[in-house]
Amino acid sequence: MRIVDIREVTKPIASPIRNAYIDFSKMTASLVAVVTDVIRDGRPVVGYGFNSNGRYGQGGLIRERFRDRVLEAEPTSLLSEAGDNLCPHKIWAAMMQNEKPGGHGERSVAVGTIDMAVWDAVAKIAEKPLFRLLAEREGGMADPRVFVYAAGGYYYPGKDDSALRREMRSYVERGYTVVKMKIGGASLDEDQRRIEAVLAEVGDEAQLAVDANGRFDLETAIAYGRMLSRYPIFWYEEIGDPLDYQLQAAMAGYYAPPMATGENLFSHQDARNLLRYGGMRPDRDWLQFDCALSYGLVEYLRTLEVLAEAGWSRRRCIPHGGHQMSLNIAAGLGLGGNESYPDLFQPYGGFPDGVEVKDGHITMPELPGIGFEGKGDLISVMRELAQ
Ligand SMILES: O=C([O-])CC(=O)C(=O)O
Ligand SMILES: [Mg+2]
Repeated sequence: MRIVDIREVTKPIASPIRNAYIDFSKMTASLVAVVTDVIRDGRPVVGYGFNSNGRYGQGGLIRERFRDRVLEAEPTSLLSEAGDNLCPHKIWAAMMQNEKPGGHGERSVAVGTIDMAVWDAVAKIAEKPLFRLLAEREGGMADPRVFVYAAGGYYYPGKDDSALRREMRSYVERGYTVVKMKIGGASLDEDQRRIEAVLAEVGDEAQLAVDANGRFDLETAIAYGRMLSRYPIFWYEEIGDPLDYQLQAAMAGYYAPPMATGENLFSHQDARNLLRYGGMRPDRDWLQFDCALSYGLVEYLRTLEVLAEAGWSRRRCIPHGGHQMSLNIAAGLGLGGNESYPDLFQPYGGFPDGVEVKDGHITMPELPGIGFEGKGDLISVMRELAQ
């Protein structure tokens, strides 16, 4: 049993949307196929992965370093103890040889993308949904019912409050009970008006989270916090720079309701620093580390250990990214839920065809691997890369 090839293609996921920090006019994602020589249903098993939005495709790093380290490793050194499957932990170690610690920049995205494809292959070789395989390995119970919320509410040219209201209304109509919108890309007064418009639209049918995408300095963060305190906000997300733990800690003195952050922390060491120094409150705040951007599930398992050591429940994790990999982790390892972008970043985001949101939850179908084969538009792009 061996990995015979790792293929990468960088695909556009461009759109005219904008958050407080970036626009997505040139956004790309890496799509990766890990091709094995294992035959299931008459075909070689291929695992697929991709990086979530916000970081660009990583074809350069994948082709120059990480792909070859896996392909050049002695194939048996990448197998599980029993020799009956690939071992994601050993493959991860092979990818990360000769990499210094610290400086978790874009390489964490390259590794996270390949790691997703490796886990997809591993679960397909085991002929199980990934979430069931994860629950078995961790000795826990899988729960196929997963909380999901609808992320959107971006700024884009010509979008007025009525368009924003229509967008949020459509999420409520699709079964979501929490919706999220961007703030910090306009003046405080304008954002307050947008927030009031959305709250008037969703009423008591849904709760509203807001996301500043790391834009604010402390003074602005506090001013927004005062404004937001007047409304029932589900969470106040990524308030300041992702690595400014002091700002995050200071906010606890000004803003009592829930806050959320972590999508731009890419390692268990950074997650540990957030929990040590960021003043995050385990009884109400939310952690959004996204495995696809942060060295994959092998590293995310270390992050979950860091959480446990710091006295945090996994239920406080609702990852960024809106991909099926985190849905599997949520269902298999007991996270609090997952993000979803009902109308954005297609075909990569979303759920297998036919999966509907009811009362803010989806139920995972019993598909082998991560479940990409259940999403027609996605699997056809994946199969173009490798059958
Ligand atoms: O706009 C983005 O970069 C995505 C984001 O922050 C989120 O989904 O929380
Ligand atoms: Mg965010």
